[in-house]
Amino acid sequence: MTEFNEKIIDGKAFAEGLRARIAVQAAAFEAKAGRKAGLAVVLVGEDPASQVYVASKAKQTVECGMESFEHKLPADTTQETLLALIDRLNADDAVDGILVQLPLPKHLDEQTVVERISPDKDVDGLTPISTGRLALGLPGLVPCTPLGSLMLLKDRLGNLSGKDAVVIGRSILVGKPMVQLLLGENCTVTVAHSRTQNLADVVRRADIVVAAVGRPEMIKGEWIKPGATVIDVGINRLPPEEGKKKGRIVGDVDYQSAIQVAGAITPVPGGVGPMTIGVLLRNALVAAHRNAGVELADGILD
Ligand SMILES: Nc1nc(=O)c2c([nH]1)NC[C@@H]1CN(c3ccc(C(=O)N[C@@H](CCC(=O)O)C(=O)O)cc3)C=[N+]21
Repeated sequence: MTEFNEKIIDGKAFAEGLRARIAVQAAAFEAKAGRKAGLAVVLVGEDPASQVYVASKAKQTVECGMESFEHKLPADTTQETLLALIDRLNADDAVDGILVQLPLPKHLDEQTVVERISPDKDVDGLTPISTGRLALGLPGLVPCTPLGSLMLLKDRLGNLSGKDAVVIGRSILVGKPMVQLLLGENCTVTVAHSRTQNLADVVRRADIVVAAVGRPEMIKGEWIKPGATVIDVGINRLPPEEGKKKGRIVGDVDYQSAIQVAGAITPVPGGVGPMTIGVLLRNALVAAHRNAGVELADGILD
């Protein structure tokens, strides 16, 4: 357990609060629409870590008063079978959101699969329509991890306008949408990645550091501007220590050195991870309202 420290941004607690608000709105939705909001999660293959995440998503979906549809397909599922399932889920009025757990096994074409998801049900915000809407500043479904990270930033810092933000990583799932969200908040945004030169100097300029590189403890405390806010998106499992079965989970930031310098920092676990699932449920409920033509008060789930 992490000790109490005002620098720590408690994503787990924030996500619990978000889920409580979601549960209230999910019950109101059910009363108005005459059905529960529904989220379908598709998992192809038997990756143990993915199975844990999917089980946790399903449990939290039900706890929030929404319906969970789990589809577990064998690792050798064909592209045709997977696309046919997505077509069925697209056509199913009980399903408001569809999440296909990534990465998919190598023989499947991820892009084609994601593009098959109806943009109205794209709770991951990964279809070209959702991505385009985000880039244009239009309303739409936004990827869960970046939106959860932004919620934590706004909760801690209030107005982000004019702040220097560095996003380390340019993935479709996290880095790129994070850039769009921070731009939308009028931050000055720098995108750093594996080819960036003098990464330490780039990071040192930033009031806000979002680390999403997928390399354990890569970002060091000495790189961080004193007082900066650090959002650690990484979830990396280290190799087990002597006599242990499982290795520790660490972020992309060297937490012990970074917390000495930062003004605020998200821990791993207990930071961004729980927010990702919280926002997934939020996106499913937002989609449910749109799909059923039921109104949802602005900002009530932000
Ligand atoms: N289409 C798609 N969308 C995703 O959002 C997606 C995905 N595929 N594939 C896999 C990754 C992984 N992911 C996590 C979500 C929550 C935690 C989480 O809640 N972690 C906890 C517990 C960590 C632990 O102890 O295992 C924490 O950080 O505190 C972790 C990982 C979503 N993903």
